[in-house]
Amino acid sequence: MTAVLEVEDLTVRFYTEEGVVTAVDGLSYRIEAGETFGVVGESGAGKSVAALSVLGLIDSPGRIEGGEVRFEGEDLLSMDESELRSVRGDEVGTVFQDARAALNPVYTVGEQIAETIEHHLGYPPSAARDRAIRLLDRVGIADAETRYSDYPHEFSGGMCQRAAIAMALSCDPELIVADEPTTALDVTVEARILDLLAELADEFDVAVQLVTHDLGVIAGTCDRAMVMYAGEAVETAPIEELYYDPKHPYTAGLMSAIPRVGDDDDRLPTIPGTMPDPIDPPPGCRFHPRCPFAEEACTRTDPALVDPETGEAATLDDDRAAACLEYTEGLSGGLDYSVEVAGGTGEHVEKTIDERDEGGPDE
Ligand SMILES: Nc1ncnc2c1ncn2[C@@H]1O[C@H](COP(=O)(O)OP(=O)(O)OP(=O)(O)O)[C@@H](O)[C@H]1O
Ligand code: NI
Repeated sequence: MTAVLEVEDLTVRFYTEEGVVTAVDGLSYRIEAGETFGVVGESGAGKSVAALSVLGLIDSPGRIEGGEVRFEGEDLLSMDESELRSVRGDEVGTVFQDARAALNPVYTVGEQIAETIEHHLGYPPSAARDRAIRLLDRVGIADAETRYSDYPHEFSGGMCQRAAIAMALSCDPELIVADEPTTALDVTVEARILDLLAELADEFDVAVQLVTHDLGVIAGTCDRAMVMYAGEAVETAPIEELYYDPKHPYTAGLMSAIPRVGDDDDRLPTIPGTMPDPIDPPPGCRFHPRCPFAEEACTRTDPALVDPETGEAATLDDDRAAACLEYTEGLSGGLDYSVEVAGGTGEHVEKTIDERDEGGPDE
């Protein structure tokens, strides 16, 4: 396995009138070639700022103040704007929440995709047109040849998002950064677009950094995921492990916000409290004011990201890491939460950390 993206110790701050906002604080993660990597956390966690850093799109008053972002081994942070632009167009595709806004209203959808293909892959116009039509067809636009000549306003929200995915794929990138790509869509369309994204990532062998505030979204789509809180990674894990065996109380809290089979569309209440002020975060563990297991030590020590089995500092290569004192100093009360996961049949599987320590239930 080779990493297509390595982010190491990234720190991004915004110099605002109210004060210095530390949006991303010492963030490290890697994405393997071809894998779908979820980045999840509540609003303000720093997910979008991390994604924009990868794209070289942090503007004033923001500054990348430390760390490295290596794309296929090359440090993006030392590239000039024109080098960055070519990486962005040729090797990294993007899909944002508002796909219609990302499309130019005065050109047809097909022309825009064909233009990108001409520009970045050097195809002659007719071949670019053919490739654009094939892509539109592949992302599920019915009658793609006719639809090629539609303007963005003639496309529905879901179709715009499909077109955006076609655009992102048009140059055969190594990585697609998708920031809340389905948040604006209704639930049924969302599910279809996520399936499509997963399918295409596989077919085109492209890695995806999928940013979402919704743990339910990554569950069916991602290979691994990172949970962010207040600018930091609090947990990284292969998706099944994250889902069935969360190591960080914040992840466990997010879990209880996933709607279950049989629920109404309304999301269950999330974790009480709110994300701390990024200008003046609490001392110690940033999650401690909201954490039901917080102890005195948590107000003093900011827990490092460690391998939860060994307590050793996590490296970029580790698939499993969590930042909670439980795994180093040990909390006297431990982490005693239970996670309920809706099974395929609608049954609820309940487990606790204690059960897991005894070998875990069969799932
Ligand atoms: N241009 C900016 N100027 C000042 N502060 C900013 C700017 N962009 C982001 N921030 C701050 O950085 C922090 C992280 O923001 P970010 O947009 O990355 O959060 P997010 O996890 O993507 O949340 P959401 O789910 O709402 O999109 C927030 O506190 C936000 O207010
Ligand atoms: Ni965001």
